[in-house]
Amino acid sequence: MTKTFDAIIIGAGQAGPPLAARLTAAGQTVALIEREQVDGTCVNTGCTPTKALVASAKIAHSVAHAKEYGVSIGATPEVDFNAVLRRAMAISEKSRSSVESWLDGMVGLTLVRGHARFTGPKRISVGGDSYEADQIFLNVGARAAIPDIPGLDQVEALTNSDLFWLKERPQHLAIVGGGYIGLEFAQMFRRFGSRVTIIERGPHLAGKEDPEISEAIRDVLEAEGIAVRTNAECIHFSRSETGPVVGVDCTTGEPEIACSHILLAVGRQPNTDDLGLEQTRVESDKRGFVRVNDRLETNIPGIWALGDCNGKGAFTHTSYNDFEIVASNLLDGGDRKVSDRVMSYGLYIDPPLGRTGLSEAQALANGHKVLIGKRPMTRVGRAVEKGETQGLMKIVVDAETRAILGGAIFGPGGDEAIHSILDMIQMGAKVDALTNTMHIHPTVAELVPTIAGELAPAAMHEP
Ligand SMILES: Cc1cc2nc3c(=O)[nH]c(=O)nc-3n(C[C@H](O)[C@H](O)[C@H](O)COP(=O)(O)OP(=O)(O)OC[C@H]3O[C@@H](n4cnc5c(N)ncnc54)[C@H](O)[C@@H]3O)c2cc1C
Ligand SMILES: NC(=O)c1ccc[n+]([C@@H]2O[C@H](COP(=O)([O-])OP(=O)(O)OC[C@H]3O[C@@H](n4cnc5c(N)ncnc54)[C@H](O)[C@@H]3O)[C@@H](O)[C@H]2O)c1
Repeated sequence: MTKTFDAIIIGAGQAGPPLAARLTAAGQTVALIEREQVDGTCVNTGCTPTKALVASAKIAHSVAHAKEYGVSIGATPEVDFNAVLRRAMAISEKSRSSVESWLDGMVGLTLVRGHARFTGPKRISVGGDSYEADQIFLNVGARAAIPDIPGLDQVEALTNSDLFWLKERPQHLAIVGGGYIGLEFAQMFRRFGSRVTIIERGPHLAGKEDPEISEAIRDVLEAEGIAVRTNAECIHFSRSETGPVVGVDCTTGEPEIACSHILLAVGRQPNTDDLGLEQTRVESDKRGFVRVNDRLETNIPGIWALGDCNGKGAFTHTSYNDFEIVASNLLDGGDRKVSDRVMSYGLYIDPPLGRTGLSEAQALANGHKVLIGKRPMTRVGRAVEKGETQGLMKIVVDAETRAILGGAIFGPGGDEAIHSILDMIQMGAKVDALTNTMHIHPTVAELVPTIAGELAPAAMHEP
């Protein structure tokens, strides 16, 4: 028998549950279908447990460096790896169970457990059951991409989801991919006491950032003893008597890296390959991301795609913002669009990188004439007092219109301080408004108006 609802949401990630809450509050009947755990990637295997681990790693690092701050700690501190993982998973579980209770009490909601697949234009099967609705919302997220690297069948390559279930700390973790996931795990495992090697195919770590940011990130990681191999070509795996081996062809360095564990962190693949999309004729691109318009509707009226699966962002806040856009347009008479938001994100190594808007390279590629304001953390009082002077801050401005195009703050509190630039961009403020703002002393953000007042063509800044 087919059960009919006003709306079906596939995936209880970052957009699905709040959308279910809004739709049911508006009197609609909703089926929310989830095949694994509610709360999706962020809470179960993404942001929440990693940021909890980053916090433990920061404590380990601070204790190890306490003497530099005039603080003596008696016995040699040790990281209890299992206790660290238990703490992270407990935080994750608490968040998930609070969402479970929320969904349990939602009047008008039916939570269906199982894998959803289209069997018709607006019909979905889960197990042996069939569900229909005029409105269907896809919030199916993404998973770690597993590229076809030679020798993959000879080793046990881990993904971010597997790391939380390790029984012991890796002796030597080789990480393939120097993006967000690779870098965050690299630093935390190094701080837990593992040897770590990052193997990145491109010329830079965090390759989407401007080169001086990427280089500053590399400096921070190398200073902590992380080995970085960039321009890594012909990556392949094999197994020796002592464990896995990563073979790599780089311009410098050893051709083989013997390690204890391998982590693959080379990007994400949308969970759309097993959704039966062909039954609905919903279009997706060649990587499987569902094509949507600026209001997140697919080519099929009544079907929307939100979150990582639409390729419009790959962050928790972009998925949640997708929910806000769709809910506003459908329920509040809004006219919100994806193109209205300023793309921003954090990279949670220590110190964190906060990024908003366009990088300098992106601004130039988009045809802007740019002015840059820049300052190393060695000249930021708050960073000096904290003894955390690695990194820099930077603002990118259109030389003709004086519009703020973007910013990067790589230093203590960079993930928070960046919002002072983000909000200005969102409001369409000119850089002069930022220059005239009084910020609080002593903070890292205090220097944002200063760099906004020290604009010069990029070439005039010291390298
Ligand atoms: C290690 C790691 C760290 C991260 N850190 C951050 C961070 O610090 N900040 C940040 O903003 N982002 C971070 N992210 C990214 C963030 O986790 C994702 O962008 C976010 O979770 C995407 O949310 P979503 O709602 O699109 O999908 P998801 O949260 O992935 O939810 C999708 C849900 O759909 C379910 N599903 C899929 N297919 C089906 C189906 N056919 N039937 C039923 N259910 C299905 C899945 O089981 C899943 O629960 C991180 C990601 C990783 C992997
Ligand atoms: N702080 C955050 O917000 C955060 C943290 C973690 C993950 N995430 C999300 O998860 C997504 C995925 O993260 P990710 O790090 O897996 O992807 P990514 O796209 O950020 O980085 C992947 C890296 O792997 C490299 N690479 C690709 N194929 C390779 C190969 N065969 N060999 C060697 N290197 C290769 C790429 O050049 C790139 O530098 C991100 O896009 C992000 O949206 C966000």
